[in-house]
Amino acid sequence: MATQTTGIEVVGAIKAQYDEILTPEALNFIEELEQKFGARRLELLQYRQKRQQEIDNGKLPDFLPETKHIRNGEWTIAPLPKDLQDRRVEITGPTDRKMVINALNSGAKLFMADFEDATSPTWENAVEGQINLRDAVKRTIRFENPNGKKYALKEETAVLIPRPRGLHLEEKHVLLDGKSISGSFFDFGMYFFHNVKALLAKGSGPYFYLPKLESHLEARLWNDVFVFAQEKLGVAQGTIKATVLIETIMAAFEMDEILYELKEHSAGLNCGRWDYIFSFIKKLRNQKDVILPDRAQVTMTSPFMRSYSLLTIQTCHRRKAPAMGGMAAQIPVKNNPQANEEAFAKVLADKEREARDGHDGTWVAHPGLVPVAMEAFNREMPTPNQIHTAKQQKITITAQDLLEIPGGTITEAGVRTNINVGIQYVASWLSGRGAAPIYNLMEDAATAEISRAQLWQWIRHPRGVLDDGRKITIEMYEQFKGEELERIKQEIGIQYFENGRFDEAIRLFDRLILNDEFVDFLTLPGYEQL
Ligand SMILES: CC(=O)SCCNC(=O)CCNC(=O)[C@H](O)C(C)(C)COP(=O)(O)OP(=O)(O)OC[C@H]1O[C@@H](n2cnc3c(N)ncnc32)[C@H](O)[C@@H]1OP(=O)(O)O
Ligand SMILES: O=CC(=O)O
Ligand SMILES: [Mg+2]
Repeated sequence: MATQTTGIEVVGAIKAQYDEILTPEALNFIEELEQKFGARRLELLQYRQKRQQEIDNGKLPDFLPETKHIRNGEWTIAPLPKDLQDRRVEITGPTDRKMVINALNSGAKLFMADFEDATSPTWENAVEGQINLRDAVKRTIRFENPNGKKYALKEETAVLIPRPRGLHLEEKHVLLDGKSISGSFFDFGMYFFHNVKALLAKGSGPYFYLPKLESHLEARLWNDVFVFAQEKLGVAQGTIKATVLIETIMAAFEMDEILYELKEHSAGLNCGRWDYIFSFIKKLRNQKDVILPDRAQVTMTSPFMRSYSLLTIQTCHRRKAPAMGGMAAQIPVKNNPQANEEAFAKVLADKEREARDGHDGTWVAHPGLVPVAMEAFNREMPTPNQIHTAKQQKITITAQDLLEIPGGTITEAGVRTNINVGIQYVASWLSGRGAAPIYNLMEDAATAEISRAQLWQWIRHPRGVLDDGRKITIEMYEQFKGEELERIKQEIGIQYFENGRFDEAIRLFDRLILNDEFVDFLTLPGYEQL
């Protein structure tokens, strides 16, 4: 049944407890957000297209001349609240009820509760995620699994920091004047509306991660949303604190400006490495000399990735802001101690490098990896953070450094992995699971974007050639796809395959790869099928 309030209409199913989130007051708040800021969101999405056209016409991303005074000026962000000063290990994960409890109990300092890369934005996930987070804030959250195992919060839990959907995503189950509203405003608005008072009462605050920003103008939009939301709910200005993910190549050139726009509301920046690689491929896909090797060969030690990480540290610390590291994709490997040891060693090395470089904390994808990251940061970072150290203040990172193309090869195995993992991930996403363990790696929307963007580009780029000299073509894609699907069937079993929305996943994946027009985000056509 649809719930009707003035102007705003819920067309999604109303299941148990949904009315506790979709209250008339909360919906009115969302309606105001959409009315005030919806048009600007759409304009900013248009501006992304304009900048893509400019790149295609040869104007490569660069530091903006018109904001030089911000980069050269001396200013800092507002002081950080106490519970955001030591962020050495943050766990991330979807807003699934059991996982919320596990993440909060994991021993990590913070929990990034994800409505973005790790969540398939079904209506159920969008609303039940809000129920789960509300219960987590109230500390009433409980869960019992089918075997009778009971879950509840420990005395000491991680600080909560939800990540709303990116500005490109809409929530089609809530309409304003018959049109879908912004998924970002729904996720942010509902969490803020229902929890701000309880968070402040317990000495924490409304903290957010902001994903996939492409310019400081988008940061300005978020800042204006925060100012409005705080005023509306009678909360002191500057209470909201947001950490912006630098996960697009465009945003890497506007780090100072993004911190500046959010100055009173900033809690620093984070290196969203997977989307960053995706964005690099997407934005530069039509450049004749830009092509990346196999996904596995693009790492944080590739020169362009290292430059981006070091520039993030330098920029943040100059502005007294935290510079968070990113996600190593390895997760614990079951029933194979040697592979498990190797995975842990890779995560440890990644976290040690981040801590030594000067990052103030990092992300892990799994509770089993919290002690690994903790060990690295405890050893390398004896203080709560490294904001006041001079690490990286003397380096100079240029536009050329950020745009340097890494060497390496494209292999048949790399092409096959992109097809195999990409299709398996899309099938998982369509089934409502936005993060999945595939071949012992964490896969989410960002990693899947890399897989399909590489395939699209390799097929069309003159240098999309395997290390053995074969050109990557649609015919090759079709052949490998058939073979990889057989392999998947063998591995997961025919029954799971048939129940797994694989047919739809293949159709969607084909659309992403075979259409000459590059689809901006796989989640856009994907959402039509949810
Ligand atoms: C590019 C980016 O944006 S990175 C950030 C977005 N991505 C993510 O957040 C991914 C987070 N990670 C995950 O979702 C999961 O770890 C997965 C899907 C990769 C693997 O999950 P599983 O297959 O369930 O792992 P596994 O079986 O080893 O889990 C063991 C236990 O740990 C729990 N667990 C695993 N990962 C997490 C997590 N991130 N948060 C909370 N609990 C977790 C499981 O729920 C399970 O709990 P149980 O024993 O009580 O049943
Ligand atoms: O959101 C994180 C990323 O790596 O992408
Ligand atoms: Mg991301």
